Amino acid sequence: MKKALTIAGSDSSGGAGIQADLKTFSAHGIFGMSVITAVTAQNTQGVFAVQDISREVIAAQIKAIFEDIEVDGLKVGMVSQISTIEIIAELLKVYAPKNIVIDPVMVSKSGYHLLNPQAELTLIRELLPLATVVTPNIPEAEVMTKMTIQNLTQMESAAKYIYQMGAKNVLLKGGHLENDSTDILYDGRNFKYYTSQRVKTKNTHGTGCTLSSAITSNLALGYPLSEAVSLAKDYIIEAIEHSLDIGKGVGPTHHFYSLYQKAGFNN
Ligand SMILES: Nc1ncnc2c1ncn2[C@@H]1O[C@H](COP(=O)(O)OP(=O)(O)O)[C@@H](O)[C@H]1O
Ligand SMILES: Cc1ncc(COP(=O)(O)OP(=O)(O)O)c(N)n1
Repeated sequence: MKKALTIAGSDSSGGAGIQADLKTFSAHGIFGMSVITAVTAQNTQGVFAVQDISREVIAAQIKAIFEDIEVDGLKVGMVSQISTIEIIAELLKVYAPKNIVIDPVMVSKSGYHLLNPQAELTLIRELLPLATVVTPNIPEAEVMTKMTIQNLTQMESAAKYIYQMGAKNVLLKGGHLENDSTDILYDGRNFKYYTSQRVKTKNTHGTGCTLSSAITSNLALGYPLSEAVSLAKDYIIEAIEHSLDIGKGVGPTHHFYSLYQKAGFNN
C-alpha cells in the first residue's frame, strides 16, 4: 500500500487541514500519516483560536515517521510561523522524499491569517525550492508576486513569476475568479489548463486542502504530474458537487464512497 504524509494544521470541524487531507488519502486507497503544525479551533463560520505546535514537537513527529516508514508522497499545508517553516525545510532536505506538494496556505476563506504575514518570505525562500509542485490560490499568488490577478493572462504571468522563485511546477488555482473554474499548471516551458464548470454552492470549505492532498495521492500512486492534477481536479469537482450543507456557514467538501471506488483500491 502507498503511504502519504500531510504536514499541516488541524481543523476541528473536519473540513480542511489535516482532517481533509487524511480523508482524501483514504479515498484514494492511500495510508495517510500526519505531522500537526498547529491546532485550530474552527468551524464552518470561522477560525476562533490557534495553538502552534513547538518546533521540537514538529521535528519529533517528522523524524518519527521518516526514521521508520517510507513516504511515497508528501504535502505541506498550514505552517504558521517562521520557526515551523525552517525546521520543516531543514528536515525535508535531510530525508528528501519524492513528490512534495506545497500548498502555501495563507488566509482562510473566513479571513483568518493561518500563516503569520511575517513568515511569507520564509515560506517562499525555504519551501518553494523543495516543491515538486506548489499550489497557490489567487490571493496567495497575489501576495507572492505582488501582482493583481483577475484573468487567465494575469494568472499565466503570476505562474511564471512563482516558477522563477524556485518551484519545479506551479499550479495556480482559479477558484476565486468568476465564471468557470480554471487552474493552470506551468512547468517552466508550457501551460496546461484544467477547466470545469463552477459548481453553484456556498459549501467550499477545504477545497484547496482537498485538491493538494488528491494531487499528493496521485503522485504517490505513480501518476505523472499532469495526470495527477487532472485526476485531482475530477476528484475535487465531485467532492464539491457532493459538499455538505452542515453548520451555519461554509460547509465542507465530501469524500464519499464512490470516489474511493473510482480511485481504485488495488494498489
Ligand atoms: N465553486 C467551484 N466549482 C468548481 N470548482 C471549484 C469551485 N471552487 C473552487 N473550485 C476548485 O477547487 C480547487 C481549489 O480552489 P480554490 O478555491 O482556488 O483554492 P483554495 O481553497 O485554496 O482557496 C481548484 O481546483 C478550484 O478550481
Ligand atoms: C488547519 C487549516 N488548514 C488550511 C485551511 C485552509 O483551507 P482551504 O482548503 O484553503 O479552505 P478554506 O478554509 O479557505 O475554506 C484551513 N481553513 N484550516
